[in-house]
Amino acid sequence: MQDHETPLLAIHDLTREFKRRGEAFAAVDHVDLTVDAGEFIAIVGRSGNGKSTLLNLITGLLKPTSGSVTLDGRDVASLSDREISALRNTVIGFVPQSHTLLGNLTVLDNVILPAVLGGGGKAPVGRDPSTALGMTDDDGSLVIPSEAEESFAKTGDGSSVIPSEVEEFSETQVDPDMPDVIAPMHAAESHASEADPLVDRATELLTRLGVADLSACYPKELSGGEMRRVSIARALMNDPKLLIADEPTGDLDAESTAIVMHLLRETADRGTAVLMVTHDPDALAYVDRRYRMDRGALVLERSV
Ligand SMILES: Nc1ncnc2c1ncn2[C@@H]1O[C@H](COP(=O)(O)OP(=O)(O)OP(=O)(O)O)[C@@H](O)[C@H]1O
Repeated sequence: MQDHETPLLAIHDLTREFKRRGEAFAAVDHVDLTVDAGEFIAIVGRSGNGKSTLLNLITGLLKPTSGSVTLDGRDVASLSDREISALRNTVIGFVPQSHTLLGNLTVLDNVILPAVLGGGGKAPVGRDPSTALGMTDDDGSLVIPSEAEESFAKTGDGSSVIPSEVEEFSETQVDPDMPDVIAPMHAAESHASEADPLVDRATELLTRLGVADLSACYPKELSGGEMRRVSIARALMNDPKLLIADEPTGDLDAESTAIVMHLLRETADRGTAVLMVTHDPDALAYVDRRYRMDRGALVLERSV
């Protein structure tokens, strides 16, 4: 879709207004930004200055008041819900600020899920997580629950921008007292005689993030930092063109922060554009450009 002339992400004169006590204000105010393949960009800024709103506009969860977002050659605001879901599962990898792993799937199956849904491969025999969760439409096509959709299911107007069938898989709606819909499997048993590329890829990502030993665990058994690292593995599973990470080191110690940041840098060096919102000074050492979001305006602070 993208040619050599066109940036992967092109944001032009983008504005999104909300109303506060009847008065309109611009949470994102005439923002311009272009990001090419392989660039690693950080956005910093105080709370309430429009960072999440900007990410929601890029991923199509919010519609702009004016201006445009072009991602991989497509005008995001003009896409249907289904097309946006497909874009989010194939072109974008998203690491949300909140935890959105699916509680009824093991760590390994959470990481594999986007690849199964995105058509990137065939699930190992007996362990297709999408089938187990019934994630198909009436017409048999796949319903795609991306992290972004689970994290930001509502628009600023309070209206839903995602198909209702997707929302029912939000982690917040998983009842912890319900029996698991997938029976727990021991790692050794589930991987025996499997030489599946999806399992291999998921395991490699989990290994690089230092959490492969947790593959057979369920999200409720993990710490916040462990869940964060599994979310990063899941976001990278489909080898996205654009990785968006909202505070990816938010609850990590210094050692885990370095592991995650090395992986994100390496991901950019391999050609994926990485867009990260962060408050973490340690994370900034790894990026190519740093912007500050200040009352909705995006200002370039530092370029390497
Ligand atoms: N749905 C909404 N309706 C009205 N105002 C909103 C809505 N969403 C965000 N805002 C307002 O827009 C502004 C920007 O919010 P946003 O969440 O984008 O900030 P942020 O920089 O991501 O903050 P944080 O770092 O705390 O996540 C804030 O003043 C917020 O109150």
